[in-house]
Amino acid sequence: MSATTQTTFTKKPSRPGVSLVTTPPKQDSSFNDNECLKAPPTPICAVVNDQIRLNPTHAYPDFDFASYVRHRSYTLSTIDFGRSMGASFLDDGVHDILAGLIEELPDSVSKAPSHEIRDAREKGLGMFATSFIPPRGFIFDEHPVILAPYLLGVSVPLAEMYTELFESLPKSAFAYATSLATSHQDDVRPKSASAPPSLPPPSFYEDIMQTNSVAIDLLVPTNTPYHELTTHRALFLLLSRCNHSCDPNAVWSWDSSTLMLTLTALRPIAPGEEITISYISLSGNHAAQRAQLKALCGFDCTCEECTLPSYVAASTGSVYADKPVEITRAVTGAHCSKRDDNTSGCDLPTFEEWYQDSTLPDTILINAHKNALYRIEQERPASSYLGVSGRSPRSTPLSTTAQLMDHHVEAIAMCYGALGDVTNFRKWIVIAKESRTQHKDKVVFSGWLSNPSSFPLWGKRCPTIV
Ligand SMILES: C[S@@+](CC[C@H](N)C(=O)[O-])C[C@H]1O[C@@H](n2cnc3c(N)ncnc32)[C@H](O)[C@@H]1O
Repeated sequence: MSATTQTTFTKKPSRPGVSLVTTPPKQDSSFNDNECLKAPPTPICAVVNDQIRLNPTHAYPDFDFASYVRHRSYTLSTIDFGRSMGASFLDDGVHDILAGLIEELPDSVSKAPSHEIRDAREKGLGMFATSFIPPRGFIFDEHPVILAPYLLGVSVPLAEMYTELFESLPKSAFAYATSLATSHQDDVRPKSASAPPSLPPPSFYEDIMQTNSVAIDLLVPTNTPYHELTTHRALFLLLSRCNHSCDPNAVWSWDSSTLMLTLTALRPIAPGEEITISYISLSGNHAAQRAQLKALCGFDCTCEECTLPSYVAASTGSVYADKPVEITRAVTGAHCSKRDDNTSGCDLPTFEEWYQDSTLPDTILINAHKNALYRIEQERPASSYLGVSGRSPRSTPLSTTAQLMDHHVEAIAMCYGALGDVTNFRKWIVIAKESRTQHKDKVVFSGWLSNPSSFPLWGKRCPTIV
């Protein structure tokens, strides 16, 4: 393996401010250490060879890790994209291609943001829409702040490489990158029987990368005997604030010729709605997906889909109907309403009283109606369980039950509408719409779904006085 070198990628002089500058690693860096010349231990080679050869995304069926490591030579660089800065640690061949690419990059301008970063409760921070985003609408685009190989020769310690990379970022990018979420896990790297028993815990910078980076492809010369993998790791500052959802409303794409990631809407996103992506492939069953998220990303998903009460999941025909009934915990112990058949015994305000009275808790009616739904669901014989929309027209008790459920579902949707809670309003309107049989009713509900603020009582509820 040859030593690492340092350069700067520089865009053509006619376009000042966009460049790739290679920087020398620190004096005490181990990149040029004699260790670098050592071949990786055979068991490690065997594991890595299997992982790369058998993974079709790498398209490298004759990959040989020992030769790969021996033939690597990396360059550490800072990248000035003009509107943002980054740092890269790349195989020399890839680095050279990138240098050429960056010279030719068209000038890109930042567009007015349609989003903000704010608290997303138990998920930490999240990204929220600040204006309406149509389906397939542009949300943002950005260049990476860190670019690194997907697979590094064992001779270059990951922790050292990431330290070099992060610490070569300009101050503002460094400050933002180091404020990103970490998962504080001991080790989320995939384990295998033949892997060394205990890998050291990830460094702070590695943790940031493990928690936030995504896999992207770079243009790699594949006509060399021990060429670099096309897949690389990239860190993006905006994308890193997007939380996962099992029913995401946005998706990112990567353009290796412009080195730009773009986030677009999968469906209409209303102002105030959280912008979410999926961290994994959503083709499997929900339990398997949750397990995969836990194994790969280290968290228990608390997205809207994963916290839906079971009757909601059943009524939407969602793949998440396999969730255990205990998720209805959210509605147990809630208040009930004397105005509803199934909610006698408690003194609750009407909807009109509630939305005009700021001294009442925001959730008082929502909880009451959810509680009522929960009790109806519990009281129905198991054999009659048909879900909210799957009722039998010939059975009087069932259809009465269904009407009651519709009433509660619509009341919950109205409350969320009055609170201006886009995500929950949509969730409950979807269910309410399903049980309406009249076409004209469905049209009205569809209108509210695509533009929640057209709901007549949208945001009418006065804020609670605490
Ligand atoms: C890429 S970051 C997303 C932004 C992050 N919430 C923040 O505060 O910067 C990934 C981390 O966010 C949290 N997270 C993202 N989606 C989540 C979800 N659906 N349920 C629970 N936690 C989630 C997890 O802690 C995860 O490790």
